Amino acid sequence: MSIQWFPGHMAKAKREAQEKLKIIDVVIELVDARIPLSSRNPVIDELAKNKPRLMLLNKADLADPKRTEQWMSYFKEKGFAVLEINAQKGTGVRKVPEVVLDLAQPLIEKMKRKGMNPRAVRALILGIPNVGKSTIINRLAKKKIAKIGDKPGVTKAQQWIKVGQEMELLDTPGILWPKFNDEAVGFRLALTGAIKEEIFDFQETTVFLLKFLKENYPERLMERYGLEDIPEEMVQLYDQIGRKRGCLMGGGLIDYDRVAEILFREFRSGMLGRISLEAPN
Ligand SMILES: Nc1nc2c(ncn2[C@@H]2O[C@H](COP(=O)(O)OP(=O)(O)OP(=O)(O)O)[C@@H](O)[C@H]2O)c(=O)[nH]1
Repeated sequence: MSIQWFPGHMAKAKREAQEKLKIIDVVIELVDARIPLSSRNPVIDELAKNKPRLMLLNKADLADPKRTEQWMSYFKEKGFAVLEINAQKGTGVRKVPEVVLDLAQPLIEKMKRKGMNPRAVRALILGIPNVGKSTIINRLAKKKIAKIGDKPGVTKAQQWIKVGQEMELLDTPGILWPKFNDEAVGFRLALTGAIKEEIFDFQETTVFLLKFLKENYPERLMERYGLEDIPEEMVQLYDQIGRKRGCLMGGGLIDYDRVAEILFREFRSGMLGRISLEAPN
């Protein structure tokens, strides 16, 4: 996803999601379990109001299990059905159709009362770029659905994917833009790969990460970089990691760019363990 989000794109995305939602019974929202709020777009609350909703905390394999549990309770209290999943491996995905059908039960009952033959329940996946929408659609479809990019002038008919006997899923997800209202949100989106590298300041993002790890997961830093303690000053922490990893320039000076690259890469690839960058409240 290389789109840069300008007001025009946002309005278009909202309109498209709105259009899709007209024919939808249950809304499935996909967020990144490491940053469930930063990877949501609040516009969805307005778009999907009055519809039963399932919240999927995806990439749960990368998130801190303790935090994920807290987030599950958080969203349940807000009236969502919630599942934690790993769309890549398929963990938890089996439960999705079950929960969707449960959520649609009142609708099915209503159809029956009206003497109608209940049709399949229609669901749509909605989320910001890179949260795993295509991955889960392919999982639920049990085959690879080709990605259809934007092709001007080509209108694609709505395609439904059958998921079991009683559920149908729209084959293209609804894409919403990430939030840009707060610097910390931007850092979290950058660290988890939701926004393109070119549009964030690499050094600032890494400082944010290191500060966060220092406060929330100091033992992971100590373990990964062989530190005996965590120094008070950030610059000393950079120095210690740099020295341990041999990131030196001439004259024994620490190469901070290399330290930042190591931290960023090792966080992204899960080498620092399962880490959530956000906690409820
Ligand atoms: N570790 C992990 N990676 C995942 C999971 N789900 C998806 N991914 C990876 O996340 C990346 C993005 O997945 P996509 O399915 O392309 O995401 P998308 O939301 O369709 O992205 P856009 O097309 O940009 O809107 C891919 O590299 C996936 O392999 C998961 O549960 N765990």
